[in-house]
Amino acid sequence: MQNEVPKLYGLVLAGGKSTRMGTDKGLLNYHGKPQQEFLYELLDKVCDQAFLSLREDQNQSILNDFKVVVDNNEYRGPFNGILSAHKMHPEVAWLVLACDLPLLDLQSIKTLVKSRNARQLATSFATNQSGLPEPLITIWEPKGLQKAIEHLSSAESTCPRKFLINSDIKLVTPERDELLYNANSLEDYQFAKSKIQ
Ligand SMILES: Nc1nc2c(ncn2[C@@H]2O[C@H](COP(=O)(O)OP(=O)(O)OP(=O)(O)O)[C@@H](O)[C@H]2O)c(=O)[nH]1
Repeated sequence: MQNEVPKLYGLVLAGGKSTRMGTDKGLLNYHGKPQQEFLYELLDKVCDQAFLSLREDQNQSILNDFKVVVDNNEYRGPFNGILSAHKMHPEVAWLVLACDLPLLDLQSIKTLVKSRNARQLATSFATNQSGLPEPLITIWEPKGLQKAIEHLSSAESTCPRKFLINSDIKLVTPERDELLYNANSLEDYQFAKSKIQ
């Protein structure tokens, strides 16, 4: 049906290189388990289905425990994972999370889902401080991903934030900016650990 709101699937992006961290960011333990697993379980609670997004050469031993989307390498960086998922299920919206968000909690994810506006291209968290969309804490509607594909065919930049900044999206601010904290380095990891009881 034309006006039906697309189903919502969850995607934890864990196929990056973690160069700055020096060790696989998705496997870091903040809450008693690998962070990619922790976030997958949160998404599984609020989405119709959840998936882990991985490179072909990665973590094959966990494939039995999780639904996985393997990168098809048509694109680079985060869009590689996001658009591989879109290709598998082009009819659904994807709630995309990076695996390096140690302070994100279930309540924040529920807030994003409640705020969703499926008539726009995406619903994205943005910190109070920057006001800029966080593309890897975003619900991407199917038409938003289709537009991203069109954009990538001609754009020089493959940066998802640049695409969202120029698009019709809904921005949602978190209760506290810290909830969206992104841990890329060992120093960031230690800071995040110090915030978690
Ligand atoms: N599936 C998939 N995920 C990716 C890819 N590139 C980055 N990501 C994920 O996107 C999120 C943000 O990645 P970045 O921190 O920008 O890049 P990174 O490669 O993980 O880390 P650096 O090497 O330190 O830049 C992380 O959750 C990554 O795992 C990719 O090619 N495929």
